Amino acid sequence: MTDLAIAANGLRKSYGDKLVLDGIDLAVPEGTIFSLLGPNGAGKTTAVKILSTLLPPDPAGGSIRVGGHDLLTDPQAVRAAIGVTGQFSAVDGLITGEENMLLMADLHHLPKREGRQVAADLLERFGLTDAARKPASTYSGGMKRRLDIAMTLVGSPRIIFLDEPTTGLDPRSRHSMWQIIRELVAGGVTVFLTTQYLEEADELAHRIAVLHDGRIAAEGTAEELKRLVPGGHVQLRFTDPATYQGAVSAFGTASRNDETLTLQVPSDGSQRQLRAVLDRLDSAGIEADELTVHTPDLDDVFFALTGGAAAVPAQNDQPDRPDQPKEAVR
Ligand SMILES: Nc1ncnc2c1ncn2[C@@H]1O[C@H](COP(=O)(O)OP(=O)(O)OP(=O)(O)O)[C@@H](O)[C@H]1O
Repeated sequence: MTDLAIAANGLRKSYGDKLVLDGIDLAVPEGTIFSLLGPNGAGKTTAVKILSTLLPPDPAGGSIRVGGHDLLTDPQAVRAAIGVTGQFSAVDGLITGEENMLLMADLHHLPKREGRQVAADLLERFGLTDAARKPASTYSGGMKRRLDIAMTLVGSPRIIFLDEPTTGLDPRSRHSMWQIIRELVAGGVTVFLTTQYLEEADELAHRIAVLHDGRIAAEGTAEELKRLVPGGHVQLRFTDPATYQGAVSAFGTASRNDETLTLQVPSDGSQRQLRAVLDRLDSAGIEADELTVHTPDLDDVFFALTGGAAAVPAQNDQPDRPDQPKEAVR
């Protein structure tokens, strides 16, 4: 079995009589990106705070291991293995980027010379060398986030918690953050990512868990999650009306558009179902002019799982999303 960077069983947390996490299980293999998705207030930040030792779980909860260490009996060892960048940045705007880095080096008790070297290397890696001597308050949002992550890396953490790292960033800065996250993982770091952007989880995460009503409503790869909701289909387009009519006869149950000469055959996007469509075309001696596979996107999954909660904006906000009746999965 792959070693787990994070293993939680029955993680519970209440604030007073408000139950936020109702015994969730998490298993994050080393060197992977795990994304926790959920609407506002679902408990994502609470989970990050608990896993990073900033908040105690409820005593009745199960075992939690982070970086191979027991969170309750060995929180110091957990802290030594992790880095956290939250929604509220650790960057001090009154001092320069370089001074922020050197402060972190001091906190990690690095010898002066090594601290300066590590700071310079990380500032370089995150494209902040030119701005290093300027007060961090003059940095753009993207530069501050990069500095924040660079500061987290001073301690060489093996596991990094990124709580909504791209919220409020413009598309270019968001893409540059994605690149940074990919490079971290390529270097063996494990990333626990919370995000409001479904596209972000889709882009980055090896596995995604959707948090809803205190529980994990579904977990899997982006592709596995997309297969949980209806809406996938293979679209066949024709230019010749006679061929189109032949296809209509061959695919009795497909929905049809006689004007555009297209057929939509329900499909989960799997290889097996795609082959069945191709086999049926072949045996009817029909060749489509265009064949495209449409799988539901993570938005569909999210809305299905969280009962249509409109709290999570997609990357390109979709305020006019039509109400689509969707089945809850679990
Ligand atoms: N210290 C606290 N005391 C009482 N309730 C709290 C506290 N912190 C969080 N909560 C509540 O717990 C729930 C989960 O909050 P949390 O911040 O973990 O959600 P989230 O999924 O991170 O939300 P967001 O996407 O808005 O950041 C919310 O209803 C919140 O109001």
